[in-house]
Amino acid sequence: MPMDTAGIGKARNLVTMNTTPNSSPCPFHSGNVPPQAPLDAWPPGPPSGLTGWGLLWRMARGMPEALVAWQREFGDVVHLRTWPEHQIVVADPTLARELLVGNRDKLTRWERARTVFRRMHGDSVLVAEGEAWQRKRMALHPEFSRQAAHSFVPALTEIMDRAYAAWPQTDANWPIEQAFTSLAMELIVGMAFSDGMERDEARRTEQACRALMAQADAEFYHPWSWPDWMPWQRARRQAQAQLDQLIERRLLQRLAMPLANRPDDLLSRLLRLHNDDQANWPLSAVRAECKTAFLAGHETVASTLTWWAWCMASHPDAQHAARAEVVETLGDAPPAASELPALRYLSQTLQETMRLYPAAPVLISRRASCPVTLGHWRFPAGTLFLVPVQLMHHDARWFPEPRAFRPERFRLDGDSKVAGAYQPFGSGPRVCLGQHLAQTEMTLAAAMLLQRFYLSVPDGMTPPQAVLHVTQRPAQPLRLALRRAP
Ligand code: HEM
Repeated sequence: MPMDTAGIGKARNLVTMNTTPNSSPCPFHSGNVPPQAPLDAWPPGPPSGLTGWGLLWRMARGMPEALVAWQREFGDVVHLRTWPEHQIVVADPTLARELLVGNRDKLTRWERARTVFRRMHGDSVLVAEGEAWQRKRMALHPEFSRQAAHSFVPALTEIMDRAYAAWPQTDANWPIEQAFTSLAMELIVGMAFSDGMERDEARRTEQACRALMAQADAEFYHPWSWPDWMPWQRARRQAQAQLDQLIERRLLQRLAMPLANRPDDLLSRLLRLHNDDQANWPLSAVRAECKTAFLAGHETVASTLTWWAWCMASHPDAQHAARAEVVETLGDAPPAASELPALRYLSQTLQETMRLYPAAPVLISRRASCPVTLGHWRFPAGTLFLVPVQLMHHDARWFPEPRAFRPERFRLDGDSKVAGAYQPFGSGPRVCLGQHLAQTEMTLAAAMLLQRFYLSVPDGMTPPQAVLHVTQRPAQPLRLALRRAP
């Protein structure tokens, strides 16, 4: 179930107050604050003791729960003093947008996240900064546009058709999470390499992606990373090697192929960048983007589809309405790209799933490279910001009855209107590069599933708990009852 944010309405409006009665004096940065800022005034926050490392420990044990508790006690802008850092949690939608969009040029990614991600991905667009990031992002933009994503529709529907054909007629306890994890892997392999994968290799790669994500999640809260050669880093080394080999083998095969014979997939598009501009796109950059596509694009899609299946199974009326729309729009034919916009209610079920279970609930963090003004607060250069997307998604002020699954809130006349309150893909210049790809994949997978199957909750099953490893997944592998549509 989503985190319990009921009751957070109590601690409110600290952001709009003119005084800062709970502001904490800062022993680390006094004198370092810009002139107009209330000197030594920080937003309220939990007591930090001598170092504040106890707060880090609390975050490492359960980040979402800690953030909910602090918001309840201190409001929408919370100061966490964890020596030598000042961290500001921004859970007010307007200020979150002001931060990520309005102050875009004053922010960089949190360098600890960059270090951890760089180790897994290499120097991809996810970890690059400044001009290097701008160059990569601009070059990659056309390859990740909505149009480019739609060009994959025929290949994706073929993969899904094959995958669903192998699902059983009926199963009272079908391992749907595993099935969607494998499907998401086939989809990303298909889009990246126009290729399939042996079942064993697919399983090993899925496990490698998850192991690397879990490792990354643990490392975020440590001030250092153990070097790879340490004996206890073996699992990490093996997971990394699995992913590296997968990409290297396909890269070498593709390089040996004449240009004219190369399929039009992500790898060929990245190699075109390499051919056109080898200085900025060496092969190491191509490898890094492939890794990012896998690591950012597999786990997020797999977990969202898993939660969507749970929402559909546990809300038969919504499932019925979504299927009726799919059948009316598509019959039993595979969806074409041009038909996707007509699947409005189905898209709303996916949007509502991402509201309740955002794949990256607390991933968005930024470092101020110069002073930043947010509302009436002024923060010095060096301040670290965290935008807890899930907290905003579960807030009754922006989403009435926040724990209810109500896809219709995303209708044009629905009730989710506060800019910045809904951002499963982030916002501002570093908004998810793969969002069109993800939306296309997920809409197709959902539509094609509803054409073929009914989902329901197995007898006696209790709602799954979410656990966080960068993305969030059910604590126990999700199984649902499955029945093939007549
Ligand atoms: C349900 C699916 C997905 C979700 C919820 C999601 C979410 C996010 C979020 C929240 C960010 C922004 C992080 C920040 O602002 O710091 C992000 C960035 C990114 N995502 Fe996704 N993502 C998804 C799928 C994908 C896919 C399929 C790909 C590529 C194949 C992808 C590639 C990226 C990349 C490259 C970035 C970094 C962009 C940059 O820094 O310029 N994502 N994603």
